[in-house]
Amino acid sequence: MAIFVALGSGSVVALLKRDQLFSCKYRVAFITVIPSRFSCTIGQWDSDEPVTRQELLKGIAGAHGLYCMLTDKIDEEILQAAGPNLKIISTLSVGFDHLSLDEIKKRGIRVGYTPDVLTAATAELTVALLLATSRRLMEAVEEVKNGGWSAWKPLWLCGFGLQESTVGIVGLGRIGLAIAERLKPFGVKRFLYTGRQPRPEPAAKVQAEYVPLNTLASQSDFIILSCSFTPDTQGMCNKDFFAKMKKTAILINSSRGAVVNQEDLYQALTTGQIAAAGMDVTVPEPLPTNHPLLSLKNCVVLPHIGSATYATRNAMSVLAANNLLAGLKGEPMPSELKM
Ligand SMILES: O=CC(=O)O
Repeated sequence: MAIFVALGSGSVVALLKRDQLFSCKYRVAFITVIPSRFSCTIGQWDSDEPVTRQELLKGIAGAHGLYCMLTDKIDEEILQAAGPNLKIISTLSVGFDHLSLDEIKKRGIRVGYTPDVLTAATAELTVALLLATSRRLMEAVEEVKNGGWSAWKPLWLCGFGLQESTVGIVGLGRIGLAIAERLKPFGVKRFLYTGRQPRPEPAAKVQAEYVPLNTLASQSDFIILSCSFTPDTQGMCNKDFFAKMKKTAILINSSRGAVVNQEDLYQALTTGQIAAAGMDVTVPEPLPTNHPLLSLKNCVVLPHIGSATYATRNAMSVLAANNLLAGLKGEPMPSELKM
């Protein structure tokens, strides 16, 4: 059996060495688990940077299993290069829009992913991004540093608070619910949500009301995108959507960049159609440093760090390794994607 690990151990081991608490567990994922519990040859990309397309095409040839991450586009070309041995793909992510599922399914390949273990960290980051955007933290820090802080002034750097607000969540899945649960104690008055269908069970936990997208757009003070990227959600937040939002409303995206039409977002932010936006995800990633959105004070952009806590990345790597092993042994995976 052969495995290709499309990400380097170096960055993560080095990262964890800074905190010995996690270094053992981490090695379990990358260095010990796979060789000690399963006899196979492992080819591994060994750099902190994502594997290049060329190296991925080369490394995957003849492999039975692939361990990859969300920057690796696994499409027909890669599957062709892998050949008929490939039976398991394990991705270090909860999102799977980088995987061509139709092609994968056609070849009878099973897929493992990492839901649940990153829910709390991603929800926490989304709340942090919302607060940083609504209370203008980036601008405020900048003013302290550049001498713009001349005195305490009544309306200087005022923003919008969560108390008594209406929060609309697009996609009340695991992460959407975890976000709502964390926001509730801030005094949110009403939660609205939308999605493919009503989800009475999670909704009951935060007393969220299921509404059409248009109602959510027009009634929310904060709109949080926590949905999967699908043909239905692609470009969903476009000029029509922004036109329905309140002028004082704030958009937060921690799902996938392509859910938002960024040209339309730029227009909405510069014409005062909406108050501000906080994006942990963009198109492309990384966003070029000269991108127009980065010139705006009312737009906070983060580099896709939703799940970036030591413990979470550690848990994700262990889960992804165990998914791969279980799949290669023909056993049920701890987290297998239903296709
Ligand atoms: O975006 C992060 C993930 O899909 O895990």
